[in-house]
Amino acid sequence: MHSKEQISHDDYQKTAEWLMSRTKHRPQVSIICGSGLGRLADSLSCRDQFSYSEIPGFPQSTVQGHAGCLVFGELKGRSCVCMQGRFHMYEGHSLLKTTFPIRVFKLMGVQTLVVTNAAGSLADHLHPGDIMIIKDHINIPGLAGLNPLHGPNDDKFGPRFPAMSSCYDRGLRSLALEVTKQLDIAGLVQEGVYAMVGGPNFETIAEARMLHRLGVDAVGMSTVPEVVVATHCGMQVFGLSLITNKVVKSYEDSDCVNHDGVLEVGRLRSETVQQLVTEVISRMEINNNIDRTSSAV
Ligand SMILES: O=P(O)(O)O[C@H]1O[C@H](CO)[C@@H](O)[C@H]1O
Ligand SMILES: Nc1nc2[nH]cnc2c(=O)[nH]1
Repeated sequence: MHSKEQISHDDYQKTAEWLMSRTKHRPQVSIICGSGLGRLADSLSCRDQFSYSEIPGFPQSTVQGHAGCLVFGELKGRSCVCMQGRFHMYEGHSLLKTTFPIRVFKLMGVQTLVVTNAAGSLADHLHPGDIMIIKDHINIPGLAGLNPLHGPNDDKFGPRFPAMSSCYDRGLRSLALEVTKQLDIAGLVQEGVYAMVGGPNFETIAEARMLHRLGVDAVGMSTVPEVVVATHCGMQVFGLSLITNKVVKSYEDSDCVNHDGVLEVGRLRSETVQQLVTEVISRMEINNNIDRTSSAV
């Protein structure tokens, strides 16, 4: 359970330098596209793009709906890097590997992480097609001892015992709620609590009922390790769940979730998610005096 895998500061640095020597972009914001949401990268202009297979140290995406491409570009004048495809623990990657890109981004000068995901709703008020702004999370693998920060702490990135009580930036959450009014999508959007489970199977009814009683609004198999590592190294985080299905909580219910259905809702709503993310990024405050690679952490 406790992996002995280590990734050195030099390994992250080499990848950051490899990327920075191949693109002129110096991203301030990184975006991770959830299942079916890869088209978020389409809104970037002046793109430079790399397949994960050519980037030193990057794991490979194996999940349908996660293209495996890193795209640099401009979003309304903001320099961004967008992961078309994320890494999940259930693919067999260690948690350290699933979060490898986050520390690379930190070394490249990224200050803000925007995470998106597809998730199942446990809350009666969240329906397929709705968007949940993540207010907080429950790290179920983390509570059971699976955490990307396990092992020796790299003090250059952050402290041994990082606080997680305010990891989803309050200012960005209120900005997003403001933006939803202007985009006239406020009726689709609510704040809520996301829980990560290990997957790859979807929940049993007993598990769904347990999560519901614990106060979970939406459940998925990603995001939390990325947020933990980003928070540890001092990044600001904004998170969105696209609700793709209702999690079955009743033995009388014959509905059955599947990944194709998840991807389909992603495709149907990707434009709305794209608009929301674009507006939030274009209006967020950015500190432009950032050192990159060697002195970024
Ligand atoms: O969290 P993302 O990557 O959006 O994907 C979600 O959708 C997949 C299941 O359909 C799982 O990977 C789950 O985590
Ligand atoms: N665990 C989990 N992940 C999801 N991703 C999209 N929908 C779901 C779901 O219902 N459960």
